[in-house]
Amino acid sequence: MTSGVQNIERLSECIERAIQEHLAKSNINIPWPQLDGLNRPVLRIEAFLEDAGPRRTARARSERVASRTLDLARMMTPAPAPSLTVDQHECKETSPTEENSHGSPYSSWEPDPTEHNNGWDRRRKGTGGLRVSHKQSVFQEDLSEHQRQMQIDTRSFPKRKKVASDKLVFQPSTLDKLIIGIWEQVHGSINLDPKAIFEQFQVAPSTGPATDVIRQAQTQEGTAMTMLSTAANTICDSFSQMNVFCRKVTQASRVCRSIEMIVQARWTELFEDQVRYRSQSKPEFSTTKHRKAVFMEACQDFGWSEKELRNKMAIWRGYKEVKDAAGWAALVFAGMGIYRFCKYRVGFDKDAMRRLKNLRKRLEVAADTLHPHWRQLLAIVGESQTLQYPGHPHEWVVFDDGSDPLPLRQTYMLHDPYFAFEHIEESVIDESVWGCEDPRWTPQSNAVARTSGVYICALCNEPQSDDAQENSCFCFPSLFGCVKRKPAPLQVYRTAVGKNNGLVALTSFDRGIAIGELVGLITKGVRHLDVMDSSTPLASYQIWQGRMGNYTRFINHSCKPNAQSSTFTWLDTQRVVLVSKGIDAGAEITLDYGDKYWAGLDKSCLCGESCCRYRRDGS
Ligand SMILES: C[S@@+](CC[C@H](N)C(=O)[O-])C[C@H]1O[C@@H](n2cnc3c(N)ncnc32)[C@H](O)[C@@H]1O
Repeated sequence: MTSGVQNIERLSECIERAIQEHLAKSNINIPWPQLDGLNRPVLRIEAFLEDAGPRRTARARSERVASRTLDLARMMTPAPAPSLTVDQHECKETSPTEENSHGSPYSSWEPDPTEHNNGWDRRRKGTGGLRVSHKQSVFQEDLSEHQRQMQIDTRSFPKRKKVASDKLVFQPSTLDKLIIGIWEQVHGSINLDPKAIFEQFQVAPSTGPATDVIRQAQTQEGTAMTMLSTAANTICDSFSQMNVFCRKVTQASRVCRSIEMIVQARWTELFEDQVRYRSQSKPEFSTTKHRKAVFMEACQDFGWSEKELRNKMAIWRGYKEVKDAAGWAALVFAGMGIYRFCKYRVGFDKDAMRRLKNLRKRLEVAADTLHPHWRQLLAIVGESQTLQYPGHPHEWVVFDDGSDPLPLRQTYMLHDPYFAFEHIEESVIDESVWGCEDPRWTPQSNAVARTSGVYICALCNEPQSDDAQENSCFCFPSLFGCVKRKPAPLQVYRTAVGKNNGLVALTSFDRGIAIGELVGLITKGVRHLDVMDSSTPLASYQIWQGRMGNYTRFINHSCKPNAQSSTFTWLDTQRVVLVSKGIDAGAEITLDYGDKYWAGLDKSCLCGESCCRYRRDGS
């Protein structure tokens, strides 16, 4: 079967060569009136294997087995100057420096975008002749032609296993663990919509005042226990049902934990208010005395010993201090780390509080955009439920120093008053270039897989599928093969050194882990704009993220990057993924754009690395 596939490949190459040779030999005016309407003509050749048997009308079109695109624009003879013969013209074309001397940065046969269609039409209409371009073999590569075109790293993926380092490795502090735990929770799939949770448990939705919500929350554990025991008897035969049930219970108890912490932090505030109130109304007694009286009253109400309440209060006071610094979101999304941090108070100092304070707005951006219902829980403690940062998580640019986040658009207004950016999950094919084709299509080399309709991963040799039950390829499980991509734990932030925005990692990314897929407009021929070049054996294409894309659009260059771009084929479609080379929480995520990006570019690299290759004099 492999030889069958190779034969088809050879056949399509043969067809391509034959057409190219024919055009080259004839060098004639091909009377194709259709060319007149095209700005950038391409000749697409496709091969289908079809049954030409007797039942022709009922026949369905078979699968495409090969696809080739010949760029006619590149093969077109430019309009000759009146005094030149065809031969002389060819000589002139081979001198790009002469072209440049006219001040145009564009090659002779590619349209100058500033001329729009007119300039192009003039050139094309002037000849009508087609010939094979010998550009690649005759021209010296002009690097400035590639400026701002990022290249995919051709080295293999960073290996997953971390090489043992002889460097001194600092263990994360309790505060680090707390902060990372919060970021993990915010970016996890936890559902903090109390209404949805309560409805799932058939408890009346929370429409009443805060006390109702507390009552509902308190009944959750009881309800969950009853349901759990029933479930154990009745639905154990169904693993998936049990999964669903277990998820509901976990989410409900997670909501209860969040409620518990915010109520305890608020109780601490009310306790202090009560002491103050009594001191003011009966100033003849000392504050210590009043505090003792309030404390004893609470012991009685809780039914706890003094020691018990004192221990609990110490932790609850910690919750309140974390809340005062990092806001309610920190409490709602805190994992178990917060208990440890508040109980042992290791590193619980002014510096820790300053760090938490700087995180406050950033946490709110993440919580508001990823869990728009989270603020409903705050009704319990009488806080506002109004979202401060609605919309997409990357619609907000956050600041390291805790300043107010800015809407993304606002950060570009100075340079581009028409700035617009659409956040997309999957790439969009530029139909004006590719029609209904996807240039990322990469046919399987494995003939058996190809005929049986199975997609085999070229890396791990396992079957790929979007159906979790069928998929066995776990090369990049956070991106491909899962039911839904989770939000990546990173934020768009304002860099300190003049690179405008950048991407900051909120948690660590181990070496070999995918950070994201570069998605954008799949196009071709973009020049002098930031673009990622890529190609399959069948086509070259570009990913342009200027107007649409995802967070990978904000990744800056570094001469010592901590991420790398690599191609990966998923379901016969090539993807460009950003793979970690080992990234610490809090670090800027960077990529090496490559020499071609910087070639001829009047820009200085601001990566600040001692090994920087593109720093210009004076910077
Ligand atoms: C793909 S964008 C990255 C996001 C960009 N910083 C922004 O705010 O939109 C690439 C642009 O970022 C800037 N940039 C990225 N890395 C840089 C570096 N090391 N030095 C200087 N500018 C850089 C350049 O302006 C470049 O054109």
